[in-house]
Amino acid sequence: MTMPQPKARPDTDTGPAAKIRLDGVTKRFGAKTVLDGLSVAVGEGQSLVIIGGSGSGKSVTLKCILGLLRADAGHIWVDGQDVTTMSERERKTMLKRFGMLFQGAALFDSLPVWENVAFGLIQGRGVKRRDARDIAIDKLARVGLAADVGALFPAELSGGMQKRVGLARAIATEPEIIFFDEPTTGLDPIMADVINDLIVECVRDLGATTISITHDMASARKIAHTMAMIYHGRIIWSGPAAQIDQSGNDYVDQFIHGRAEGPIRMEVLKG
Ligand SMILES: Nc1ncnc2c1ncn2[C@@H]1O[C@H](COP(=O)(O)OP(=O)(O)OP(=O)(O)O)[C@@H](O)[C@H]1O
Repeated sequence: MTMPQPKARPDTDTGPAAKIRLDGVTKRFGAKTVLDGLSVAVGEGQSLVIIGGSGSGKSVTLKCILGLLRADAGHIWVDGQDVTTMSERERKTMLKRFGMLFQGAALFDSLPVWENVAFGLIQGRGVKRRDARDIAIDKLARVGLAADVGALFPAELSGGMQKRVGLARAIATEPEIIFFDEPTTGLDPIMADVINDLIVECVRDLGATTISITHDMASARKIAHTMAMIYHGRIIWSGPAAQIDQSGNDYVDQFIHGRAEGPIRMEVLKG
């Protein structure tokens, strides 16, 4: 199969296969600059984890890529197509290639589990309900849930099961790109590790490109090929996940070890 050639390709430092690239992205809310010339890239089939403190702009970064927020400056390339200049119609088409696992799973309470999983297939792809149901049951099995779970409602599930359902939904349309927003928040460490393993397996099976945001370093270490740390609206370190312990950056060191003492504390006290 020949891959479609991107319309335009900015210079890259991670090679020509960058699937998503942010270049000097700035986002302000009133007088507050949240993203301040942020640049980062993720290669095709790679998993990027963005780490950073609360309020550092991780969610805003994802929302800018999805076009839910409009960047004030800079460019965001998805397969060489610039999201910042896309029409609404082009953006909607682009989003069909994305899957998302939201914080807290964000399931529709009024729909049975199978319909939650099948939602994007029925609404987005026009798949017939019966076929969509079969696919949903298949995806539930992929994340270790039996077919009869499909008939239950989200409120009847534990937090860990809800995350599995959220993951089944994220992979249901077999997307090229998946975003994981705090995938392990609220889970006990063992269930978190089960979810991390499932994420790694499902993403590998699909060959998807992923961006995840998390505070959970155990999760980041498990799912990332590359990591990037955001601080004051910029990426202050990025590199292979295996090298994060040798970043040589005091801010990164403090964050990954969760130390109260260090340069970040000084900023917190000042703020
Ligand atoms: N729509 C908005 N309007 C105004 N300010 C916003 C908006 N969205 C985000 N912000 C601000 O931008 C900053 C970054 O928020 P963001 O949600 O990206 O942080 P985060 O790194 O994801 O934090 P956390 O880890 O706590 O979820 C915060 O100060 C937040 O208040």
